[in-house]
Amino acid sequence: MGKTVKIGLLGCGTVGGGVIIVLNENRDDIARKAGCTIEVKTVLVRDKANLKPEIKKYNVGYTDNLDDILNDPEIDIVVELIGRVHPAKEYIEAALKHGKHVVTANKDVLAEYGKALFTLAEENHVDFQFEGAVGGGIPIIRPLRSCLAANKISSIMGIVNGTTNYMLTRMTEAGLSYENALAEAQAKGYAESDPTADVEGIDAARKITVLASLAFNTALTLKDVHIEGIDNVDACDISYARDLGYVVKLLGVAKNDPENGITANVYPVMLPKNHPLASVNDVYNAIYVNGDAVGDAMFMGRGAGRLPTASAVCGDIIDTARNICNNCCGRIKGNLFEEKKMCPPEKEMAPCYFRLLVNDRPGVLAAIASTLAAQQMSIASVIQKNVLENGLAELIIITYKVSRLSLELSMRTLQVLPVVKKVCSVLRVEDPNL
Ligand SMILES: NC(=O)C1=CN([C@@H]2O[C@H](COP(=O)(O)OP(=O)(O)OC[C@H]3O[C@@H](n4cnc5c(N)ncnc54)[C@H](OP(=O)(O)O)[C@@H]3O)[C@@H](O)[C@H]2O)C=CC1
Ligand SMILES: N[C@@H](CC=O)C(=O)O
Repeated sequence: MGKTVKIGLLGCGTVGGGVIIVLNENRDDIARKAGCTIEVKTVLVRDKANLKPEIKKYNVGYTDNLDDILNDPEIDIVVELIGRVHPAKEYIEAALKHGKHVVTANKDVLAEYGKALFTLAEENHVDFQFEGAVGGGIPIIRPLRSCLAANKISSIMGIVNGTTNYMLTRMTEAGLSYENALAEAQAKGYAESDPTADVEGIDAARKITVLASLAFNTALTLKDVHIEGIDNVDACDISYARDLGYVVKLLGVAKNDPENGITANVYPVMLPKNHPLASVNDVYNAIYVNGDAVGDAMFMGRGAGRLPTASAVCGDIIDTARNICNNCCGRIKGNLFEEKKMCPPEKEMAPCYFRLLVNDRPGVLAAIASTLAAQQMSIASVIQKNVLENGLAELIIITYKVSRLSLELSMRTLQVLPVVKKVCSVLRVEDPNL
């Protein structure tokens, strides 16, 4: 095998460590597939004392100075796995400007600066790849860029955060509390270094930003995504959903309606039990794409974790190494993105589930129904759940499709309606029968 492609790796945590393991353990196989040997030459770390014993055994060089990587002419590819926006964005820019190909799994940077970085890579005639940024080990970026590129894509929707899917599964199946479920996800290496990004839906929003930009050929940013996390989902919503034939999942949903424009949302959704996404559990992610030629296609696999994510990152490294050996490239042109047209909130429709704590006395339902009717919200079903000792009761209401604007306005009114003591939760319902 003639050429050796050398890597400068930034960060040696969960995923960085996984890349070292996979490239070393599968070295011969990878070399045969890539057509060259691939070697991690230098790893940027803050403190070598933090390295895990399972990584220390591999023969790689370490530095705490980025310039040792940028100025090393032997290093062809910089793999950024330090996470968060800063200084990762500046490190990626510096690598591109030094003529290094870049591979990253950093959706935080991509969701804010993706378009600018594609342009910078193009100007410097280098590759910029990011398969690991969405869906962990699931191939989804390359399918959108290549295999499905002939389609007009109308929607892309899925479970794109492994931590929250793991938590919801453990809360549903083992009755774990929210806090214990999060602690388990962190111990397994699924959560972000700041796990609020996972539970507040921000990580999923970053991923849906990246997916929707590629799918709809327009540069969305995080500000274009309406975000709700699972932090307000109570164990009783999960249990009521089950009684009603639904499961609760945190979904990223992006739609491109030629007339009304693009909608991009992350929120907990009640899915009918027979929906294909309803049985995607644990750390698994799944992404559903609808294209005018392909119809529906679903991509599923482990959405987080050391080796699954390293699998995607190493796939990018191999692809880039092949491009280097064949003197070609796999760049996205930043200037090909069309101007975006976002859908206004009064045109964005979905059925909803409400759980309200109300006074248990006659006339309450009529007051609530007239509040909803004032916003053109039509009730599909109502169930009174728990009658509590203090004269209060829980009311579950499921509506037909309502606009996001009507939902927001009716929430404001319900919150000050004397008979409503608390609006406990509001979830979207993805049910074709409503
Ligand atoms: N974990 C997962 O399942 C997935 C992660 N990703 C993405 O992959 C990236 C890496 O995630 P992950 O491995 O989980 O994160 P970790 O926190 O486990 O690892 C990050 C590593 O980078 C190091 N680091 C941070 N800042 C610097 C710096 N300025 N200079 C040198 N080293 C630095 C940290 O060192 P220190 O030990 O000193 O803090 C740490 O070892 C993130 O962008 C994440 O979003 C994508 C898909 C899945
Ligand atoms: N924290 C993320 C890691 C992968 O992107 C997740 O849980 O999905």
